Amino acid sequence: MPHAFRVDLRGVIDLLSSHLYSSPDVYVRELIQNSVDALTAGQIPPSVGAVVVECHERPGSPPVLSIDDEGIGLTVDEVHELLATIGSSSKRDNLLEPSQDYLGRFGIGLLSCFLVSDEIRVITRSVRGTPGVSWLGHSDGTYDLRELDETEGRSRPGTTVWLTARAGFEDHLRPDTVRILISRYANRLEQPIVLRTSSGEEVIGGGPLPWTERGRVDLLDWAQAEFGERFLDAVPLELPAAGLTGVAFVLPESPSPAARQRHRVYLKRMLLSDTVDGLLPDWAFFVRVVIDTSALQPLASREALYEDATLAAVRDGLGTALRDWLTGLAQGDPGRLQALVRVHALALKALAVHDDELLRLFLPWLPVETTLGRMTLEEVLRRGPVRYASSTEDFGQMAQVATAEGMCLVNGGYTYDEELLIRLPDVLVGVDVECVQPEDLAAVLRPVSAGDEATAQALTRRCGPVLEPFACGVEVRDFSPSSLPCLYTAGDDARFAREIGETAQVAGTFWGPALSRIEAAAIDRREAVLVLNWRHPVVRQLAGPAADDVLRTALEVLYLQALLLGRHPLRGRESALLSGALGRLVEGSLGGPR
Ligand SMILES: Nc1ncnc2c1ncn2[C@@H]1O[C@H](COP(=O)(O)OP(=O)(O)OP(=O)(O)O)[C@@H](O)[C@H]1O
Repeated sequence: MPHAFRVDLRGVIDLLSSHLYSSPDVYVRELIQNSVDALTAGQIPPSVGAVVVECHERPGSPPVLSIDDEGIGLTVDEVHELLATIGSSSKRDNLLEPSQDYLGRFGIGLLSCFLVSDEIRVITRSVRGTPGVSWLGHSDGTYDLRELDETEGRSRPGTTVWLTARAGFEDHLRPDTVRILISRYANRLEQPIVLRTSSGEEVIGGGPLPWTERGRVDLLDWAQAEFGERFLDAVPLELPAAGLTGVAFVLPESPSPAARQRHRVYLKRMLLSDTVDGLLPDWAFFVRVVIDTSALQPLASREALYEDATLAAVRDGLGTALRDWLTGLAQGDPGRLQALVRVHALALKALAVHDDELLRLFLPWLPVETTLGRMTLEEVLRRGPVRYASSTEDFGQMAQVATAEGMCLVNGGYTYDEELLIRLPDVLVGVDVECVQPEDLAAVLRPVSAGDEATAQALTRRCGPVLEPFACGVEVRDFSPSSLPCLYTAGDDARFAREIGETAQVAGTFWGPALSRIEAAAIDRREAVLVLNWRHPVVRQLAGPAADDVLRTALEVLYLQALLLGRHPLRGRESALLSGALGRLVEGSLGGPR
C-alpha cells in the first residue's frame, strides 16, 4: 500500500530561514503579494483601501500585524488545500505553469510568516458566497479550522491575515520597520498599500512607474534621489516582448570589469532585488539598470532570477538596446559619447572588440597610449602604418628610442588594445598593422653611414666575445636620442631565458639544474642584442684605439646600464659583473691595475 509523505514543518521553516530567504523581513513581501494576487484573481482594480496593513501595539504585549484585502477570499475546501498544503498554489494552471497574471507561484510564501510569528491566523470569506472561515496555523505543523456563521468574521469577501511577533522578532513587526519594508518591496505596485499605525494612516505606492514619461535630466534627478548617485547619462529601455520597461544609468566612475553587476529588478512591479547579476552582457559593466518586467521568473527565494531562455533573450535585447544607443550617440551626439569614453573607455573597448560596426564608429574616440602621447585610434591611423608593442614591457624597452625617432608606437599591452589593433584591417580597407618586437628595433634603426661602416664593424667584432657569456650579441646603429649610448633588446625567448635564469638561482639544488638547462636552450636562440649608438661619444671613443681591457670594462658597464634602463632585473652573474666592472673602473681611474 502506498504511503503519503509527511512533512516536518519546523524543518521546512528552518530550511526557509537558513537557506532560502536572506532575511525574515521577506514576510511583508509575501503577504502583500498574496493580497495583490487575491485582488487580481477577484478582478478587482487597484484602489486605495483594497489592501490595508495595520500595526497593532499594546504596552506589555508583543506587536501584532494584520493585512487585509478585498480579494477573492477562500472557501473551506480551498483553505485545506491551499493554506494547509505546502507547495500548493492557486496561481499555477493545470500544467503547473505559473500564470502570467500572478506574482506568486511556488506555494510556500505564506510559510515565511513563521519566520517572525509562531502562528498565522487567517480570517477569510470567498466571493463564491460560502460561509467565512477562521484558520489558525501553528509552526509545529498543526492547524485549527472553524467555519464562521454570518455574524462572525468578515462581512465582505476578502482575507485578513494576523501575525503576532515571536519573542526576539518584535522589531520586524514594528511600524517603522513595516513602513520601510512596504516601501522597499511594494512602492512600485499599481495597487497602493495603506499603512495604519497608532500615529495615523498613510498610503504607500500606487501610480505609474517613476521612469515612464520622464526626460533625461528628470530621470537623472530621480535616480540621484533614489540611489544617492549622480549618474552620467540615462538610457531608456523597452522590450515589449518581455513586458519590460526601465532605464540604464551610466555609472559616474569606471568599475572593475570583474565587479559584480548590481541591477534593480521589479517583477510585475514587485521588487525582486537591488543586486541582480547577469541581466546584461558582460561588456555592459558601465551601467546600472532598473527594470520592471513581467516575463522573467524568480527563484523560489524571490531574490534572484531564474536562468532560462527568456532571461538569455532579455540579456541580448538589453545589450542591443545599449548598443543602439551608443551608435546613436556616435552619429548624433559626439559630445556625450566623449564624456562617456572619458570614464568608460575600457567597457567600450570590450564592446568594440566583438563588433565591427562599433569599432569603426568608435575610432575617433577610443584612446591608446603611444610614444607620442595619448591618441585616439583615428589619430594613430592618420599617421600611416600602425606599429604596436604587444606588451607594456616591450613598449617600455622601445619607447625611449621610438619617441626620439618620432616613431608612433602604440602600447598594445593594456586590456583589449592589442585585440582592437589586430582587428583594424578587418574593418578598414588598406590598413597596415604590425607588431614590433624589441629585437626588431635594431633592424628598423638606421645603419651607420657608409663612411663609418668599416670602423663600426671592427668595433662589433671586438665587442662580440665580451658579451658572449651573457648570450647577448652586439650591433652598432645610428639613432636618437644621441644621449643614449646603447639599448638592450630582447625577444620573448631571451626574456624567458632571463626569467628562468633568475629562478634557477633561487630554486636550490632540486629544480636549479633543470631550470638552468631550460635557460641554456632558450639562450641558444640568441635573441638578445646590445645595440650601441654611433651618435654617442663614448661609443665613438671605443671604436678608436682603445685597449682590450678598457674596451671590455666599458662594454660591460654599458651592458649593465642598458639592462637597468630597460628595467631588466640582473641575474647572479650580472650582479657579479656589476661589482667587478665597477671595481676595475675605480681602480683604473685611481691609476691602479686594470
Ligand atoms: N490573501 C489571500 N487571499 C486569497 N488566497 C490566498 C491569500 N493568501 C494566500 N492565499 C492562497 O494560499 C496559496 C498559498 O499561498 P503562498 O503564499 O504560500 O504561495 P503562492 O502565493 O501561491 O506562491 P509563492 O510561494 O510563489 O508566493 C495561494 O496560492 C493562494 O491560493
